[in-house]
Amino acid sequence: MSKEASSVRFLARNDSKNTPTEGNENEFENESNLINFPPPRTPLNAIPDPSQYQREPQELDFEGSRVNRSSDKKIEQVSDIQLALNKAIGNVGGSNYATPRVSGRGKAHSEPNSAQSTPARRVSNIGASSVVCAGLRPPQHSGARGGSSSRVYRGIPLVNSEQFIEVPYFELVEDPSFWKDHNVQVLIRLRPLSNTEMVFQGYGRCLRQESAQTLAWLGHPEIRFTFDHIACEMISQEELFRVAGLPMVDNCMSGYNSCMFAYGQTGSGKTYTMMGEICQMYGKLNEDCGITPRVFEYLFTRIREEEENKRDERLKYSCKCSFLEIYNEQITDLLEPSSTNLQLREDLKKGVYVENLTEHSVKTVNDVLNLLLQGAANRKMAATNMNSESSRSHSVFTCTIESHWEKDSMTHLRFGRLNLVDLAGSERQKSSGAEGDRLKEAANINRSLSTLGLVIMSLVDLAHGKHRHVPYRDSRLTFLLQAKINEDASGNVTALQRQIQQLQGQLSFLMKHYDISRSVPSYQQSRLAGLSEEYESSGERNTCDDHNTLSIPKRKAKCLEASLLGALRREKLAETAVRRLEAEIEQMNRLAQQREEDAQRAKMVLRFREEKIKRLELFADSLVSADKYLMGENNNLKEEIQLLQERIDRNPEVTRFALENIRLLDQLRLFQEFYEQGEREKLLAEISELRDQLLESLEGNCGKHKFPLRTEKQDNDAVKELEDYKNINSKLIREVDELQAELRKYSNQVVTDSVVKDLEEFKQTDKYSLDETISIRSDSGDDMTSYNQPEDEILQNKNDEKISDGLAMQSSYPYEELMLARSLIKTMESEQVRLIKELQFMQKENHRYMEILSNKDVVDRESVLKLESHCKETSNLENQKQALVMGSSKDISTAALQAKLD
Ligand SMILES: Nc1ncnc2c1ncn2[C@@H]1O[C@H](COP(=O)(O)OP(=O)(O)OP(=O)(O)O)[C@@H](O)[C@H]1O
Repeated sequence: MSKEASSVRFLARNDSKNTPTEGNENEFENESNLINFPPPRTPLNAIPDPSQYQREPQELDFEGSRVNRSSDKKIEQVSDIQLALNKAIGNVGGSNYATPRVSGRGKAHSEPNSAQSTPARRVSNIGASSVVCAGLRPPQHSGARGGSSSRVYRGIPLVNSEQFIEVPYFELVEDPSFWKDHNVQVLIRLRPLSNTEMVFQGYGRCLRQESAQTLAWLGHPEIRFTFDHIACEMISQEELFRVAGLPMVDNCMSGYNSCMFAYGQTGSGKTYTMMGEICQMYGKLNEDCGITPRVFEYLFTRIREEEENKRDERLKYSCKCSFLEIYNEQITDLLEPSSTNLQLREDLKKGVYVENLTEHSVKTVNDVLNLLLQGAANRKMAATNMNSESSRSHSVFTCTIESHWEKDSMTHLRFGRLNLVDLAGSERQKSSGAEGDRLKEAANINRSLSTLGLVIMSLVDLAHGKHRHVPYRDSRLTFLLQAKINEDASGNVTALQRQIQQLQGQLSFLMKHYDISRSVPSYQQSRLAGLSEEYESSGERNTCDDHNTLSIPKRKAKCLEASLLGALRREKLAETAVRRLEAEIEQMNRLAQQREEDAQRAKMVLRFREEKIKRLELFADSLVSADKYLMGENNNLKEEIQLLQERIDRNPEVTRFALENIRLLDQLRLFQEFYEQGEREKLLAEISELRDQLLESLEGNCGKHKFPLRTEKQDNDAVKELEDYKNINSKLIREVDELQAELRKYSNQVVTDSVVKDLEEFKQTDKYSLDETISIRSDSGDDMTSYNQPEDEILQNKNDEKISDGLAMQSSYPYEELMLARSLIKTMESEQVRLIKELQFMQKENHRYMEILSNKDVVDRESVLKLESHCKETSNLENQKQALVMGSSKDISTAALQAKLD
């Protein structure tokens, strides 16, 4: 007539003074049952009507505090619930103990049921069924989480076929994601009645499972309790593992610590659940083997998969196991039984550990099974009234799973620890019949279990923001299984580490950025060198401020040079700053580490104080002799002094001040450099240069709307003027050509040649003057145009190029707009002056030619006159000759002489 259950966790507060000898184990015993069925083991269902303890409906929260109604009965109720829990026959728990936090789901309370709503019992014959209660929260709707569980009456035949009892079946829901959100969970396992129980106590049950999460205790009034999971008695070992064990393995492989412990009354099935039948048949695990071997079977499968999947990263796992028992508050290595009375030690890095405990490397599930068998054989067992093979100790099987892999040319290391704990069963002396050694064992078992309960309750309170002392040190078990103890300090450290990580991320980003920019200067430098050379070769050494004397590209090059030099210098400074930041991060890392260590030391000092209080209490109760007390005190003080000395030596505040000092010195050095090495002057020069550029740019922007119009107009005027001049020029040349032709007609050869020569000279001069104009323009950086190009075209092209250049520059260097326009105007003006000069020159030349031409007329006239006189002279001479001939020879005919004259 018993019903066995298992749960993950205590759900109610225990009275710390409860000891097994006080016989509170079966306080609700149903006398009639006991009388009718003297059991070989105390009937666990023999729970009396709870109404005698609970006169009014109750609602209890997780901590066991009654939420409602009669506050005066709160403590009593808490105690009642614990008693009921102690009657629970087996509790299997799982938690990620690194975070002793209670999830929302864990918060639970019971609720009495009304008589009307109590379903008819399905018990067959004998009295009231027993109820095991745990988990205190309002019952949820029937059906499993997410409505996926089903209630199936499979009708379990219980040995005696005449006594057929229908037991409801609820599926155990596999939901690994649920474990992710709820890192502490409670699972109750109900075990079937044993043959002996059925024979001696019948088939009645004190519990009725109503859903995948709700159990009702069939007392008066009925009380319901809700848990994260309830495994009904038909749930197999395999199914249980899939819900409770499997997610823990995944959790551990991800680097989180996990802990599963089985809690419950003696004989309730803890060892069966955790270990089961350990033997391997035909390479497969026995169907009845418990969670532990299955966990390792799955673990090694997962390891193989992971290593295969991440072969690129060279992922490798290694597992080490240890197996110990805590018996009468003494720790024994179950894998090295000669190692008894092992001591618990604390290490800043490792946390709490058992000194000299052997660790065995395991690679296959067989290795683990061998260790489990070896350890189980060494475990203290004894027969009691309640269990022929009762475990008299707590056993802790620990596996440390370490993994390392390579990624981003870094080796990553991660480890998680899995603790599988099979607790000794709580028992009542009256029920178990323990005497002598058994009694002492039972006292220790119950004391440590009660401490475990208190520790968990304190952790729950802490998680709810209440200030609680967590009595880890009150038992070896809790001391060994404690979670990180410095949640608050570790919180700070975690925050600091996160900050450091962020800074490192920023730094690597900057470094990346910096690497890119570092490649730019080499390009810039060569460009800069080119520009500088160009500038040097031009022979101009004016500063870039001298805008009037430097052409735009050169000025641009000069400014660019100055800016680049400034940028390079600043980059160097940034490089130094980055290096300094790196060093600072490293120091901060060290400081964070030191703070963590300091927090650990502070915690340890607190522990020393706790121990001292404990020793004083024992001393006061005269349980410890004065000598022993003083010896203990002495040792403790020595350790404390050593710790305090370490705290002084490695005080993080000292490091912080040292860091601050270094930082200030650095700053001082920077300031000194700033003043002494002319950094200030350089910066001031840069600032003034930038200011000038800004002013120019502003000036350019202010005149933006007037200036382009004026430039265009001037440009057009200049072009027009040029056209006019060109026309005049060509007209003049034409006229000169015409004159030359005329002259040729009338002048003699000598004079004509000289005039032609002069004209040629004039033409050449004219041509040179045009060329000169063009070359002056080309000085402004334009491409040279061929001399053969028609002049009109040249001028038009130049003009277009200047305008387009100006526009291009305007878009890329708006601040140069004004200067460009100014320069264009200047060029135009100088061209205008030059053309006027040319015109004047041509006019002068024209005059000269006119003069020459007029002179020619004179010369011509003179020549004509000379010719006439010459002719006259010639005729005179002819006349004289004729007269002579007439006078000397009458033979010369007059006709012949006339012909000669003609
Ligand atoms: N789910 C179950 N199905 C079948 N048999 C079970 C189940 N749970 C427990 N048993 C049987 O009940 C008996 C007691 O179980 P077990 O020894 O595991 O109890 P325990 O809680 O470890 O007790 P103790 O605290 O005294 O060591 C064993 O014979 C075991 O085989």
